Amino acid sequence: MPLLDLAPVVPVVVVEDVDTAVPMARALVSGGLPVIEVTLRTAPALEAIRRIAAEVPDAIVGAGTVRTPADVAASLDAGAKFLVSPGTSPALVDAMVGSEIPFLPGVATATEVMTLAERGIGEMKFFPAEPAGGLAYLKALAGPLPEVRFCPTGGIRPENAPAYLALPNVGCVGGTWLTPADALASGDYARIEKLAAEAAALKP
Ligand SMILES: O=C(O)C(=O)C[C@H](O)[C@H](O)COP(=O)(O)O
Repeated sequence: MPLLDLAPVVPVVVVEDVDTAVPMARALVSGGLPVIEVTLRTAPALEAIRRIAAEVPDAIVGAGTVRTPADVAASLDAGAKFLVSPGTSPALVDAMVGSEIPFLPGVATATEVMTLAERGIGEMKFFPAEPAGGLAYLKALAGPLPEVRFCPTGGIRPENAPAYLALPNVGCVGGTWLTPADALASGDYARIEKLAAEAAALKP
């Protein structure tokens, strides 16, 4: 099944303490969100991916903030099941294609979408969704480029997620709201599970 169709919401998580990774992933899966993007923004990120991949079999854990071919290699080595980037460069796209796992390259313009579509890539991250034009921009892209589907991320919240999910060229949305830093710091996994359950219910 295409990556965009596995869950309506992809939690984008920033792991500061690696010991939170496994209980956090379990809470997200229990809430109904098995696809988890761990951003490579923090030092423990790769170890977090490694632990989730090893210890939470029902999670589909991937790497976010993938910026370079070296990030692709490190993510694969950690056991990432998919890759997400905030933007694209030719070298990064080559490495993502070569990874042989699903990936969502970041785009924000029609030209970027067309450049990737030319290579047969049909699933992308629309980032930063709200600042880059939001719903109106995605609706406009569906006219000339109806076959390309997106995971909008950046400024998505429970309030605006349903409108994005209703667009025919949106498969899922991503966001950080599922794993608030204070909930992770205090070990409040029940709150994370509740946020995940609410998000999982956003699209049948
Ligand atoms: O780290 C990355 O790879 C990113 O591309 C950035 C994240 O997707 C956004 O930071 C989402 O953040 P929120 O707007 O809080 O949901």
